[in-house]
Amino acid sequence: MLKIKNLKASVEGKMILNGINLEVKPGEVHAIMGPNGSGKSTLASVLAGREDYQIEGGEVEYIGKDLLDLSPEERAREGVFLAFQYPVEIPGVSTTNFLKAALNQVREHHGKPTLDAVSFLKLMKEKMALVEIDQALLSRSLNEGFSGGEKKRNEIFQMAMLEPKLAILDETDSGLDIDALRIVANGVNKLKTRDNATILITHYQRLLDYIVPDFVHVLYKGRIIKSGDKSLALQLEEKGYDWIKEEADIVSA
Ligand SMILES: Nc1ncnc2c1ncn2[C@@H]1O[C@H](COP(=O)(O)OP(=O)(O)OP(=O)(O)O)[C@@H](O)[C@H]1O
Repeated sequence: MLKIKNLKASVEGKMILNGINLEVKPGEVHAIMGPNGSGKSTLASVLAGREDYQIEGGEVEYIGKDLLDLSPEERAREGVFLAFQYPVEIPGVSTTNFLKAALNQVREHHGKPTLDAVSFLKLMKEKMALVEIDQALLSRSLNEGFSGGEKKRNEIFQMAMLEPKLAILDETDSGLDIDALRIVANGVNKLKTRDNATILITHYQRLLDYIVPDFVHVLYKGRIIKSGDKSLALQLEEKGYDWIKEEADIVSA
């Protein structure tokens, strides 16, 4: 589904990604961990097509297409979904209207008829139950005045509505209380199919108790310096990052 080869990217002249290699197959969940400032959110933003980042080299193939050649809108229509670390507020646009527009654009792009109001509401009800989101939130302006946890839950609700092929969740667990964490994780698990994939950026192995990853990668100084299975996250929880950083620094020296 996704093949990233030697991806390099900078922002404001500063190199952030220094050669990322990663392959994600349908049905897989990949967790990306790493110290603060190592480039995790930058990787997510570059994949989603955020324009402040400059691609300095490498390739990204997504479902057989050159992802870097597609606009952010085209990427979204092709099923790339980014749940933001800091979800943006859009005053004056209700979550419901925002989602109706987004969903119908995706459907049109794939040659499907747009949903009428009744079918849209039925779908919304079904997906609301999945992430146990309060209906009152959905008639409010998107994310405006939402608590941190409500914003994160709303991101997963949007994901449930749009059913992306590749979901990138950037620290979706931050700011969630214990119950919300479980609800959000259950939502993500229920949305998993053999045809879609998830990249999960997180600092805490706790989330990975709920959403079990097939692979865990450690990003440091813009490179993946170690990959493993879920046990790697447990090791990190126990030992921190210093041992891996030392290994990586010796190799690069
Ligand atoms: N728009 C920007 N302008 C300047 N520097 C930036 C910008 N975006 C990212 N950076 C820098 O790039 C580096 C990587 O940031 P990024 O947010 O990708 O790290 P991260 O691994 O997600 O960190 P955290 O775990 O703290 O969320 C940081 O040093 C950050 O300050």
